[in-house]
Amino acid sequence: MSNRQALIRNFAIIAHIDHGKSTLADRIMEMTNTVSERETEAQLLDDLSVEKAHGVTVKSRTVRNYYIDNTGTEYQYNLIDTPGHVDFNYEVSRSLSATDGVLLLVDATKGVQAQTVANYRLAKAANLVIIPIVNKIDNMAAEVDKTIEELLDLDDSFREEDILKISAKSGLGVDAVLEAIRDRIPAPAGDESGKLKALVFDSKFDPYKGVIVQVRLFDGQLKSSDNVLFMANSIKSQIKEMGVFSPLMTPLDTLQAGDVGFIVTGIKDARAVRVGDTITLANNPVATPLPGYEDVEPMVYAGLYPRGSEFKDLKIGIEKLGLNDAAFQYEPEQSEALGMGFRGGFLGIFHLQIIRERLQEEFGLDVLTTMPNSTYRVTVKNEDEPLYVENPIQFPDYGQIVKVEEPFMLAKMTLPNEMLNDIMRLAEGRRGELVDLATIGSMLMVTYRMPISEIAYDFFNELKSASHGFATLSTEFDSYQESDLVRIDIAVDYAKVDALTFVMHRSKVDRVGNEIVSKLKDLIPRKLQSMPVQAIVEGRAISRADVPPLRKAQASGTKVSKKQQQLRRQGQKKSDIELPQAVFDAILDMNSN
Ligand SMILES: Nc1nc2c(ncn2[C@@H]2O[C@H](COP(=O)(O)OP(=O)(O)OP(=O)(O)O)[C@@H](O)[C@H]2O)c(=O)[nH]1
Repeated sequence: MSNRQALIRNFAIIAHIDHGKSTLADRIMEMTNTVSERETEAQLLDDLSVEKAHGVTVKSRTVRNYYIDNTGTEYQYNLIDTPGHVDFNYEVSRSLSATDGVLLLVDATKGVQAQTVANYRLAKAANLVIIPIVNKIDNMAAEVDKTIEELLDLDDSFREEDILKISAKSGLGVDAVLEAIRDRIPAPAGDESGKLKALVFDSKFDPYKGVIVQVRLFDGQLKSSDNVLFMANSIKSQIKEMGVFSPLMTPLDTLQAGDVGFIVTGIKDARAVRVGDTITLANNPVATPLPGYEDVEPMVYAGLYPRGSEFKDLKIGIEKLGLNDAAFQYEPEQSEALGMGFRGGFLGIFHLQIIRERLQEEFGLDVLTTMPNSTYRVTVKNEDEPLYVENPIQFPDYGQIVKVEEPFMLAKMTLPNEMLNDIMRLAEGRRGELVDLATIGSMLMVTYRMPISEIAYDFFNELKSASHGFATLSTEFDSYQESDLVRIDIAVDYAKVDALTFVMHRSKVDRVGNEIVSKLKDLIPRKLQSMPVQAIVEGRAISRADVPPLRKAQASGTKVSKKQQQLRRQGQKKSDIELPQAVFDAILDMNSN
């Protein structure tokens, strides 16, 4: 380790949502004079307006701070911000791989929660030094001793005297945090004179500057005049600009082993650069890249269709968002009922919601989203390879199916003891299978294996309301498992409406079928004639209700002839009804109960 490196610390703050991560980050930037107190009022790390609305950090950003300790020595503190919501766990692992240690922050009014445990495990798995911190000790409701007990329970290598107690809000105890970062987190130890090896841990697309990556240099050094090679796709690029966020972009001529910084590449295709990739020098490359990350797979899919705007405008909006958010995948699709649109792949319902809001806020686009679904793995007769179905409309005919599997997650929930029965009922109503039950302090940690589809339909909110806000959730992929899933088609006036097709477990089909047709009969715009709404499963109508006709006074068109009615009944005709968003919301509601 060089003298220069001895003065660098790369760390992140990990915490359950709302436990005070952004507040502590602000305090650290303020106490190291990176920003003034007035500036932190705007919570600089949360810079997207959607993040403001949801009060969560979606995109990570790294900030370089300079800390001068009590001996007058100046350290470089690179603080890497991590996202806090379950849907964004993969981004946490990414940011962690650029650090050498973490601050594990726990709100003393809430104690250790599901995401505290999940994040702790990610840090442990990455072999990072963990500094446990109890936050919000100024709050009247703080239970400091209980929270310390829970932390000791979480990791028996923690010692009570090492747990820091702070108020990120007032700054009380934050001095000790700054000292602990210096004393406990190791300085980086890369070879400054070796060949360049830098990890891309974040990537962002800027329409003017091209792809901007955030990197951690493990070995070697980088000059702003260098030509770099992105090893995964063998793409070469001249560096346009490089430097650090402090917190605004600050240009630098050199970055060296141990440093964290950004590079503006000028590469115009965001998909060419992968997070987890290794950067080396084009004219003096290393032989082997750093171990990368696994690709992120979408968990849920939904159709996105323009409403009151043109398909081409939606296309522009979606492509731009796709450049910025590699976890958001999409491809064009055509629906008979809704016209041209896209099938989007998302990390979860929350991610879907964010994309929808960003389309609205950043591009002024009103978007209709269809019912979300997960991937289904279907084995069909006379085929060796199973089909991966991402759109219910492609779910094979029941006569062809040998077996259907769907992805299952492990859902880890922490909750107070007395809520166990309610939560078990909720999880079991969603086809959950209990796999583990453990205690952390006074809380229970319950693990269920559950289909993604059941978690995706608003399970998080249900869990919150069933537990009066006390229970928390973290999820991870488990495996594909066989499920008795069937396809439900909805026909209005004897014409199937493709956009309303969905897949669900057989045990729920009768109930949901009945509820859906009775809701749809009120939501589908009326016509001159009455129209039957049917739910069809395996070739059979399992329920039916009729949309009443418009009353004469409301009717403006001409009457439908007997002949036309007859044609409709015989027919494989196209549906021409208009589908309001409420129709899709009603189906989603029913699936989630
Ligand atoms: N009383 C008190 N409140 C605090 C303290 N630290 C944070 N808060 C409050 O707790 C709430 C959540 O704090 P944030 O810093 O936004 O939490 P976060 O963990 O960054 O949240 P996400 O980015 O959404 O994960 C805010 O209302 C803060 O003002 C503290 O030390 N004492």
